[in-house]
Amino acid sequence: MIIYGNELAASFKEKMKAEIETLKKENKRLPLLTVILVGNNPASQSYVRSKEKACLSIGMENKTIVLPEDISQQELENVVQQQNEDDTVDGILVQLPLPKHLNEQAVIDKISPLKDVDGLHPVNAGALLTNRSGFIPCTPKGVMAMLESIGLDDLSGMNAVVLGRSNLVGKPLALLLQNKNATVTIVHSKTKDIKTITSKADILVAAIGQPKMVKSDWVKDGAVVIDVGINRMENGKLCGDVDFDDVCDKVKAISPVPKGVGPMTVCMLLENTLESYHNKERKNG
Ligand SMILES: Nc1nc(=O)c2c([nH]1)NC[C@@H]1CN(c3ccc(C(=O)N[C@@H](CCC(=O)O)C(=O)O)cc3)C=[N+]21
Repeated sequence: MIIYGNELAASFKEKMKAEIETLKKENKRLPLLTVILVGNNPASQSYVRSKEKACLSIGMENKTIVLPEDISQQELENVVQQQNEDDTVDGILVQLPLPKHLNEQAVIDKISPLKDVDGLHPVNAGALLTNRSGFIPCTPKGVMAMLESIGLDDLSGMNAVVLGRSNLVGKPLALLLQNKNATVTIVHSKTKDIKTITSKADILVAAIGQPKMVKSDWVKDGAVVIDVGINRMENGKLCGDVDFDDVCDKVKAISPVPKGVGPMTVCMLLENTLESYHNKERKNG
């Protein structure tokens, strides 16, 4: 079975679209996502455009703030602060990576945790760690939704292996899988004999950034494989961290690249922004 994230994302978006249409009919304020893009990295520009398109497709308001490559740390933090203080803004996303002279973590720390729809602020990371409510990073949240979509909700007794330990994906995903009762192992670039570990995985999530690294002898028969990798090959095409053609006959389910996790990431960004909107509206009564 192939888990198409683009199709799942489309069904999530239909629901959100209907919800926003209701808000419109009731003349309510609409949810608004601000995306901050620094410089002119073509890949970042293309990601930002896909986020704008996604907002538009469900009727969510969106605003992209494009800033010069050579902006200072202070100026960028000031822009973030303005968005924090703007009551019409529900979500703030600072497109990563930032130019090298800027301190990424310091910028993220400036985003109000209540508007941090990327789930990267330490308050949200800590909330996930300690089972409190907060924003869950979009890619891990998308992966969990994909597992749920094939009936994997309670993961009791299952071995889950996460390839990669980034703050953005590997670490939060390991926590989310544990919360669903999976037995979780994280493997990374310094792990010895990775293959022995991955071949015991009932659920294998690859988020390591190495094109086609996962081959069929890494994978258990009947495993579920989710491919978070987005690698651009020399011919311009995208490929994942999993060698799809090599692995696909051996597995119960696998997500492709493209049309897999990527579209779910954008979809969960919309979901988090809508959640932020509802939190805010509730508070303002
Ligand atoms: N603050 C921040 N938050 C992010 O969530 C974030 C970021 N910075 N920086 C860059 C990465 C990357 N990312 C992707 C989102 C969608 C697709 C996506 O939809 N991909 C399509 C294909 C797109 C294509 O063909 O180029 C797919 O996989 O089918 C990919 C990658 C979000 N990121």
